[in-house]
Amino acid sequence: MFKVIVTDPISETGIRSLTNHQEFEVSQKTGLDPDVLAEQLKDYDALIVRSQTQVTRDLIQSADRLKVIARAGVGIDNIDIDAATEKGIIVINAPAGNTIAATEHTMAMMLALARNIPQAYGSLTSGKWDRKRFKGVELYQKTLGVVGMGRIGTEVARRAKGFQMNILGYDPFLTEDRAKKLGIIKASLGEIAAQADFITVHTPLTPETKGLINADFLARTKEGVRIINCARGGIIDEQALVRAVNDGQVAGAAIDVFEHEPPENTGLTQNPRIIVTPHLGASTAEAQEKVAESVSEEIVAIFTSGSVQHAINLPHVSASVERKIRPYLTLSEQMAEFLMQIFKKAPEKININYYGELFLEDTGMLTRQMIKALLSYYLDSSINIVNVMQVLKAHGLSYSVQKNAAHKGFTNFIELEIANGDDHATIACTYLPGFGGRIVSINGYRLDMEPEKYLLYIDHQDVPGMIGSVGSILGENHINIGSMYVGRQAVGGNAIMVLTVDRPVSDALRDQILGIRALNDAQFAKIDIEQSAD
Ligand SMILES: NC(=O)c1ccc[n+]([C@@H]2O[C@H](COP(=O)([O-])OP(=O)(O)OC[C@H]3O[C@@H](n4cnc5c(N)ncnc54)[C@H](O)[C@@H]3O)[C@@H](O)[C@H]2O)c1
Ligand SMILES: O=C(O)CC[C@@H](O)C(=O)O
Repeated sequence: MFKVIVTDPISETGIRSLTNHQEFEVSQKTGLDPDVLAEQLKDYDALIVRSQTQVTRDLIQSADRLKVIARAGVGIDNIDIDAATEKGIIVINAPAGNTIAATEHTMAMMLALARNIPQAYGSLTSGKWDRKRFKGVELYQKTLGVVGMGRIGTEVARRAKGFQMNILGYDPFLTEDRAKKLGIIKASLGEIAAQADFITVHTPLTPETKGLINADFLARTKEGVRIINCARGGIIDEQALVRAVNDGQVAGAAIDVFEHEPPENTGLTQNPRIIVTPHLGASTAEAQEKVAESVSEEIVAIFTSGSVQHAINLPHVSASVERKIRPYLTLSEQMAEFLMQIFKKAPEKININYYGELFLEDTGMLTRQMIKALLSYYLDSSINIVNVMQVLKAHGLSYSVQKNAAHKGFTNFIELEIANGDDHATIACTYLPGFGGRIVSINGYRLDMEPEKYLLYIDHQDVPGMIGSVGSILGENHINIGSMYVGRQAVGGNAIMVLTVDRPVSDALRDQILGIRALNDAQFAKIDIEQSAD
């Protein structure tokens, strides 16, 4: 049973795939004190939050059972990603679920700002009939500067075009071609400052975007500009904005997100020219259902099949790539596990070759799986695909990856080489649809071996009676042989055999086998074959 705790309000309908799943137990506990949460979190496998819960380093460090932190939304600035990565915890979000909600909120804020709707509503509901004070401006033919042309920025630009605004877009990833297709102008931040009547920000909060809209930027804007922030508090310097509004450089602002939430800056929240909402960008029934659904389905997938779609601290794998590499995820890990047990030295060099169709795919997850298996042999079991690259780096190790379109006789072929000083070992695998995963080469010997739980690897001279001698010792010790795979380079030369056995081979028995004449090496290996490769 996997235990999931939800610590911020979330759509009940959206999390049905978790609450209805027999392998998951879901507890909803909102508003917990950080100390109480830290104590309780120790019992959970997954944590779901929105933006309120602060998932700090301290909280993460004490959560020894936690495998997944899920953000039901986009922004992950309330989660310490580095701390989660170090602890091997996958952080996921729901990147697209609230795009439309945040876009529509931005449009609502822009219109409300242009027409003074909140101020006029307040006036009328307090008994006044004042039509002069609330004369607004039109959006029609005005210039809108969009800072951050990602999902939300793009949708805002599309809708603003419907109002026949001229759009200037600024984003390091915005190409001329994409801008042209959207019918907008690719601009610099300086051009937006100089030309825009309305400016809306849609970037994440990063060290680079913190204070992006600051006193210097505001001083360069058109007098009477209107500014909207439905992205993240801190992208706009709140003090600088208040000053610019008070001295008339900025005609007004619409703010949904704050440096501190709830906001402490009353110069901002009680300013008659600044309209504010309490971080409502994502607060629609539809968006809340979508983000909850997205993270719930992904949590089920992570725990039941190991599949990850929206991880923040793992390489992104699209659904189509995931389908292609899936058969190799477990197989490549098993292959690396086996290689380490027959090599028995810490790898100083790791080299991975991908051949065939995998050449075209993003194989980052497969690389992580293999390196994780190699490192886990000597290091502790807390290594996983999330923290494996950090662990590798911390041990001063590196790896190399080559890709080759050559098929090597198989549609796909993965070869793993490890070395320590002058010693090195190689292994390779492929996946045969309908037959499953196969290890097809060990240290240069070709074979066709299905990974099994208990394996006995023997390196020997190709002399008559070798198979019989090993078989007799195992038989005398009541160890049944399931199957046998052999590979040799030349008649009478060096050869290997791998036996699948029904139970573990002890060190004493292995020593007995090592006593056989013309036998060079014998290693017993145990492979985790619990997960299916299909
Ligand atoms: N108010 C809310 O409730 C609410 C709801 C949803 C999203 N958001 C926030 O909205 C923001 C945008 O979300 P999104 O889904 O569009 O994200 P996104 O990742 O799709 O887009 C962000 C864009 O910002 C760009 N960017 C990054 N640094 C930049 C810089 N220095 N200058 C210009 N552009 C830069 C990126 O290239 C990217 O295209 C995020 O901060 C998110 O947390 C807020
Ligand atoms: O959960 C929320 O309501 C806020 C979500 C929003 O800020 C986001 O970044 O997705």
